[in-house]
Amino acid sequence: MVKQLKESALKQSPVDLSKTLFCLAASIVFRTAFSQSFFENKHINKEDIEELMFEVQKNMSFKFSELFPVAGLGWFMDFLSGQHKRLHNVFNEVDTFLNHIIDDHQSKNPNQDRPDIVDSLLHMLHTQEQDESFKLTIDHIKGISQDVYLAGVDTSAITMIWAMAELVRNPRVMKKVQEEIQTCIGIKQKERIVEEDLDKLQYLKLVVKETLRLHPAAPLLLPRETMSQIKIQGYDIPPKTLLVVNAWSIGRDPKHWENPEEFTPERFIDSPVDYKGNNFEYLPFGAGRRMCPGMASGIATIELGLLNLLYYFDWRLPEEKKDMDMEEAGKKQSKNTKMSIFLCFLWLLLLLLVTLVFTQKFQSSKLKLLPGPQKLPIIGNLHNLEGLLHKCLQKLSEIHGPVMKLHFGFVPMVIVSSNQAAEEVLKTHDLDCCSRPETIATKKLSYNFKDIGFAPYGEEWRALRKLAVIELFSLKKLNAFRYVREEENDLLVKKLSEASQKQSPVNLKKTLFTLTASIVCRLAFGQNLHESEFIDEDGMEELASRSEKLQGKFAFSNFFPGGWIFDRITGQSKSLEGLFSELDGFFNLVLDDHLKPGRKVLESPDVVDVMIDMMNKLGQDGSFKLTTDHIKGVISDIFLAGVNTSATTILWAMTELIRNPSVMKKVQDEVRTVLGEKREKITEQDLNQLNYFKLVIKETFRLHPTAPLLLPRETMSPIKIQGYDIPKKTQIMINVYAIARDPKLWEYPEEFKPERFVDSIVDYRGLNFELLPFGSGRRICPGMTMGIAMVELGLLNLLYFFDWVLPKGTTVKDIDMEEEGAIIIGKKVPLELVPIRRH
Ligand code: HEM
Repeated sequence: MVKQLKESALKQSPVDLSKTLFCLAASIVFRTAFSQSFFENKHINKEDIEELMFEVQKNMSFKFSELFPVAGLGWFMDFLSGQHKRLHNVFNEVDTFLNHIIDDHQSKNPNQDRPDIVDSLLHMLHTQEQDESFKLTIDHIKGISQDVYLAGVDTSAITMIWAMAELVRNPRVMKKVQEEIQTCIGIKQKERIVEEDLDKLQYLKLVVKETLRLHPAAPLLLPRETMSQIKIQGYDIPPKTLLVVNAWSIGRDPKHWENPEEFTPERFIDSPVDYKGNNFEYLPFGAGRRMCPGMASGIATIELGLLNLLYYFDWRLPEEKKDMDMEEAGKKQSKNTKMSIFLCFLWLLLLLLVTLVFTQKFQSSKLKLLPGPQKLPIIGNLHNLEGLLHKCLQKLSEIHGPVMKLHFGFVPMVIVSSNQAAEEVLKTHDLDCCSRPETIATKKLSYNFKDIGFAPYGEEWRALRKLAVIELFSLKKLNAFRYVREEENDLLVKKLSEASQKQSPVNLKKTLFTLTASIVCRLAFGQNLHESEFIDEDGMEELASRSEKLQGKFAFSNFFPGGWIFDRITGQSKSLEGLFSELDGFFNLVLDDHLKPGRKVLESPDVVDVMIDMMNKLGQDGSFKLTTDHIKGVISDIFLAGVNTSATTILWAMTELIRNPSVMKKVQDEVRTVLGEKREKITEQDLNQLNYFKLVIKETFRLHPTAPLLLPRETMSPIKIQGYDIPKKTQIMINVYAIARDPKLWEYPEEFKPERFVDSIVDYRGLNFELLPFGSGRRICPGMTMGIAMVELGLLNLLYFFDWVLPKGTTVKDIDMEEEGAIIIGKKVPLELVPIRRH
């Protein structure tokens, strides 16, 4: 190097010191590692080697595939940016070069006196024991050779370049270090500098130290990866986390270094701080197990290189250059990195857009989205819902189809209005649609879903429903309470006979409510409504109608996030609390009465007796445990679902019959013919032979299903209805009212014509999806047989014993058919008729 520089000095031409020092370091490493002259090596192109090393380093640093290991994105970016190709090329070049080196070494005898690194490694390879656990291979030799050459050349060259740059920028230091050299080695030029000369050069060593502080060749060391969970400064760092130590910024930290940006080798005078990995404010070679093993060799190369440069030559900038550009090459790289990251995000964005467009296309082609009226922000389709819900939804379905979606505020609701779609929900996907949505009112009134009607699908609901079907709603139970129904009907006939004598109009709504409420109260609570000390007929009716209204009433909290605030303001929450405590008070009285010591359980125990008995038995073996809340939940169901539904059905039947005198005549003729004249009493046995009468009831259920939208269901998994995709947790309403009036299924659907069922197999027990007054599937009304029994016997008594006329001054045209209600839809205007006792 000195020889070459002397030639340039003679010509006074500027020297590219970077290149010169790179060649110096490369020559030293080539000779110590491979015993090959860097300048005369026939396997490498000297001009290209620096480029090649830069490529190798670049390939070792930043790769998208490592930073973006998502869905092959990084791999693809590397592929696009040519990184894969470059890596492949660089590997091939390096591998070819190392193969040549190893071939050369294997083809001749090693230098016994001065074996190079490859000689030593090949010797180890050939002499290693067969059973050695670690096996050295040719690939190991290539790997180590590459380490030496990659880590040894550039690092030393770069440090020398920075040292020279700082010295030229700091003439005072340059002067001082050169004076030291001259003093120690002598003014008379030595032919050759040797490493022993370094021993006396203290200030030169401080210059190297200061250079390594300001310009560590590997500013971020080499990244480490944690192998287990560790804590750093109290922060938890999981295993397999990349750790980067910024030796560059630590070496410039003003907390440790005075005027850290200045090149002041004197700072190390009398300082114990060294670069050997023991002082963590100064880590140019790293520290610990992974510290640079070539440190001594690197320092030797740097110190000797610098000494030569400073001993033989003075240095100045070329004429035209005023300032030294101290920009780091790494900065250039960092700009590239930023650009690459920017490109990567651009790519991600593009990918996202393409995915979105693709998904939308895919969805619209694959997913069949539900039709429905245009929704508005926040309120959804609430503005489309005017009047009674089932009627309004019927009209909307005529426009948007039998399966449509509406938004009740924030809650999507699927409305089904055809028998085929209803069959898919209630039969094909019965289990998927077997849950119920939770609302504030149903939660409260069902004792936190400890009931049958409103509990979401689950083990508890299944156990309770099974128990109820077997123990409370079975045929045996139905027959056991037949006497109650018959006795209560006799009482009804007695009361109506009295009204008949007076020829005064009767409010049939009230009368029928009393009938069904008395039956339900006796068989469910063991309470005779006419004698009860807890509740009277009026109190009962009032409580039932308030409960039903509140359950079906629009509550903000069910459809809007934070809607409870509005429910508070509107008083809805207060009404619910008030109603609940009234109902709970009533149920508590009933329970206490049943739990009284010494209470005599009748031959036919009521629902509460049966459930208390089960409460004491169940759960002891770890099975489903019945609690008093379950008992209250079930009696609340029976009270709310059993009373109004049956009374309303009889009332609608009477309304239609009075509006349709020919049907009234026909049915009464049948009843009286079959039962015979002048019977004192009728029983359920008498119902068996009445065909037309049963058609009248069927037609009533068709035109006036008491729960026209059933009870809402909620999907438990994604389903397809009529080809439309319905996601999990969507509420579904089946508009059985609309289906039962669908002109495609029924001729003259608005007319009351029981004859339509003559010779028809269509029934209302959940198997024919065009007629579903009790619903269908797993959630079908469990009280159906009891309900039908109450309706049939009640109507039969009215028709057998009495003729019915409108109050004086009114005609059929005056009968108001308007409906009202929330879940159970009844007749708004009471039906007043005058009973005329036949015998
Ligand atoms: C004419 C009389 C009745 C009619 C029209 C009727 C109608 C209905 C309807 C439409 C459902 C909803 C079915 C579904 O969502 O698919 C239902 C459920 C229910 N009904 Fe009835 N019902 C009547 C009488 C009764 C009686 C007398 C009781 C009890 C004594 C009762 C107890 C229940 C219960 C507990 C449920 C909830 C079932 C569940 O979710 O699993 N119903 N009823």
